[in-house]
Amino acid sequence: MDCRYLGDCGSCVLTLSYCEQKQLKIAKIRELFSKFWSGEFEFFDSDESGFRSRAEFGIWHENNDISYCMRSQQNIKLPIQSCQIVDTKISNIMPYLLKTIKEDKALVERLFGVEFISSANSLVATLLYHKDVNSIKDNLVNIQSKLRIGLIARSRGVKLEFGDTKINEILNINGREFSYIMSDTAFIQPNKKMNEKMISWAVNAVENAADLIELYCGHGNFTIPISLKFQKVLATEISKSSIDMALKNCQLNSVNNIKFARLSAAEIMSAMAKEREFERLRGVDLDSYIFSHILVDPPRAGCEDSVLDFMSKIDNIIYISCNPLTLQNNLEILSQTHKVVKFAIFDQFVHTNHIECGVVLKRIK
Ligand SMILES: C[S@@+](CC[C@H](N)C(=O)[O-])C[C@H]1O[C@@H](n2cnc3c(N)ncnc32)[C@H](O)[C@@H]1O
Repeated sequence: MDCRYLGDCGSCVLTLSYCEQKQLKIAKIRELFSKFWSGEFEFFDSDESGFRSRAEFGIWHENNDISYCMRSQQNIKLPIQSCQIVDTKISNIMPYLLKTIKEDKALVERLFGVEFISSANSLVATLLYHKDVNSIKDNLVNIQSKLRIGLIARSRGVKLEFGDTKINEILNINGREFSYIMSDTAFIQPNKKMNEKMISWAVNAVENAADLIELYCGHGNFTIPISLKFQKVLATEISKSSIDMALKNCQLNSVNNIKFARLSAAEIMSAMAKEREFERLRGVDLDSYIFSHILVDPPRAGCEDSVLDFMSKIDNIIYISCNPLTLQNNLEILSQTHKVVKFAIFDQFVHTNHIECGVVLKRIK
């Protein structure tokens, strides 16, 4: 990638060629996980540019002018004119959005950030303000009519929406299309093509399926396609907006063997251990499930002890991780009962040191 900010920008820090980045990442993972896996790593390549379908930028104010900005590697503000890792929809709208904002002083004042989310059928921009956005409501109506994209404006405790702000995505999983709607405030995988590869990989890893339990399920990103392999699925997640979307996504895809419940990982573990009952699990007979598989895709902190203890009793584990260090810690525990049978590296975050992994484990004790 020949981006002029590469190496300065705090987002893209790796200046190596793609082939060198790939070798570096495989070497890092091989070293960290040599105790658990000596086989080949499946490496899933990403596009080198235009791969991000969500992005956040700061706004730099100088001499009555504004530009987008990022944090530099030295943690100072770096004004930027363009970004090469965002997808075409976002890179096309970026200059036009800024130009249109600049035509209205009220829209410029106290604007401190812009977020973009693009998907198959939509593009939504969120303007972040250090002033009550109700005071510029008419200005926002006006700019939305020019931009013709979904526009959200936020300030402390206030959210205003203009135009169509629904985020509709279509993912191709092993040749079949799945439709999703997603919330702008909840977790969304940032690299669409890599997301399709991860889900397809997880679906293909399922053998001898009965029922599935999934924790940290988000809006059903993995849940909906993988549910076709199982008789019944129980999927939980802490975020209310994600669970609301997950329920809609079941309907959108005519899937009816999944029970979604808004529960933290600790809560579903205490429900499974019969320590607590939850109104949010009303109508769900936990004893009716025969879990052959567990799927987890936790936040960077990895899985907590109660989850690891539960996982150790399930025959098949599919673990998607965005943090190799917590994955390594968790495998220290899980390797007492399970062995790794597949290990994949998904290059979600090209030009960065972040590495996403997928591990399949089978119970040996
Ligand atoms: C890496 S994201 C994965 C989401 C989903 N699998 C996907 O692919 O879109 C992690 C998810 O865990 C959820 N989460 C964070 N802490 C949690 C907790 N303690 N219990 C349950 N879910 C949690 C977040 O809301 C987020 O949706």
